[in-house]
Amino acid sequence: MVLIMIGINNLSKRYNNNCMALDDITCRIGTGVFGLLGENGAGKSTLLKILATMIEPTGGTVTVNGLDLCSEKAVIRKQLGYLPQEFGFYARLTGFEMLEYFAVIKGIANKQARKTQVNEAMELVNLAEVRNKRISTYSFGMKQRLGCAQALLGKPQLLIMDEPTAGLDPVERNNIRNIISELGRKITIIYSTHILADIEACCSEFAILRQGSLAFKGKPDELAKLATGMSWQIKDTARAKDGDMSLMESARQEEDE
Ligand SMILES: Nc1ncnc2c1ncn2[C@@H]1O[C@H](COP(=O)(O)OP(=O)(O)OP(=O)(O)O)[C@@H](O)[C@H]1O
Repeated sequence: MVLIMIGINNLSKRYNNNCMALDDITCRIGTGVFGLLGENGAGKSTLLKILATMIEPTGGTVTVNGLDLCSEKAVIRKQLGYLPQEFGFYARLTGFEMLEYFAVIKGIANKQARKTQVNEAMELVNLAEVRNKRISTYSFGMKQRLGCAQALLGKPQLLIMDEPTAGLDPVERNNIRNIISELGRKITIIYSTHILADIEACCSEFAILRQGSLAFKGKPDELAKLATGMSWQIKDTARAKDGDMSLMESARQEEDE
């Protein structure tokens, strides 16, 4: 495993509409699986887009193994795989054809190398059997796994995934968690979720973002210790089973009333 060390220093992002999506975030992220937890609008996607070099911060710096993210984009991109929150496919292509197309875009010029990498990626996300079926026949969960496979092309050392389990049923969510845990033995993964159980299942460490600020960073059991002696009343028990963070807001509001 190649060691990855990400340094985030006083990072801020203010969008053109004046929305302060990230406000003075400082933290270190090391090798392993790192989770980013937070309610809708907390700033998770913004942070991941910055780490994936898709957008630039308005303040602060990020380094990856000592290299500045903004000035060394090209070098850092070579080590990066990114699964955005919204991901488009050509439904008429087969899974294999779609990934081959992405492999070309990623600059894997050699045809045999492309084929090998696409097959390996499809194997890893358990889509090998349907590699020659059109994407229009894939379920939502299978498309999400295809998105993961796309992010693995080019053999990245750092994989950034934005809500890879969003909208999935429990079986598919489990599939993605298994893929993340398995990959996390070999490469560094940073992924966002608003589901606490995702964090417990896969992450060695995680951070909670709240309204653009860092509310917590540590290991899952450290958060559990912090919560000892506190109680929450959550009415939507179906969603609560998985620790959906969006419920915390309503619980807090109820306490405030
Ligand atoms: N392109 C943009 N222009 C203006 N404001 C934006 C833009 N993208 C995001 N925001 C705002 O920045 C804040 C953080 O959004 P972000 O998408 O990073 O949160 P998130 O935690 O990923 O939310 P979700 O879980 O809903 O995806 C929100 O208030 C959002 O409305």
